[in-house]
Amino acid sequence: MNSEVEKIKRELVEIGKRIAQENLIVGPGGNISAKIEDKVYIKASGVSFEDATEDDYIGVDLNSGRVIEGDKRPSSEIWMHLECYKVREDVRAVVHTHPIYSIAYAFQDEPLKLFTPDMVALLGGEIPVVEYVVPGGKEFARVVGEVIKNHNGVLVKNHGLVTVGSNLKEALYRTLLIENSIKTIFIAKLFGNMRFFTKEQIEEIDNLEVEKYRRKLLKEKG
Ligand SMILES: O=C(O)[C@H](O)C(=O)COP(=O)(O)O
Repeated sequence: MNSEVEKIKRELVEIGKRIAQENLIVGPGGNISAKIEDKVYIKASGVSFEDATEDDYIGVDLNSGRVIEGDKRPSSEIWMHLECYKVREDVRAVVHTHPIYSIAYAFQDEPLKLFTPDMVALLGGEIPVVEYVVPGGKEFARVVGEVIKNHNGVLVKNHGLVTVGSNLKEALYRTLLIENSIKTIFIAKLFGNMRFFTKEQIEEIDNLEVEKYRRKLLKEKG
């Protein structure tokens, strides 16, 4: 196995264990993947992040969906992951989890709008909500892919969250920031007030040289 594949599998194991530590899923829930050229390495179906080892990340052909490395069944969400890579040439990692606050927020039918500089820099734009679709099939993949064409994440009612990135860390940080931002909204509303950024405030942050530098660093270094 070449060193690039070995490196990405180590990172998949590490990011998966971080997802479990952050309680973004329970047990075998959720799945993550990373792309190297025309191969996608994805968690095996039914394996929990906390137990997963390098052997539990299966190599799948990007175009056919055929298993090309590994002897386990790939995640049931393989079609969704492949669709995210197909609709966005810059995407090289996909993170799908079931975060508590994200699932609760999705029922409000409101996209997650931006209200901190971190959200502008890391999310790049609002995070839409889509209606529930039965998981694991090509319809779920199509619905998610349609949103990911123009957004770096999507909240799926009665299910969870999908984020994408140019590497696994960026996709994970987007998931963590979305979940934390929704917690902030929840608490702000308990206090009785909440304010989202205006279009002008977002553009002002977006154009800051310091924010461009931070974004570039994350994309390069992961
Ligand atoms: O919600 C999903 O993607 C699945 O139900 C899930 O949580 C994990 O499925 P997998 O086949 O073990 O990846």
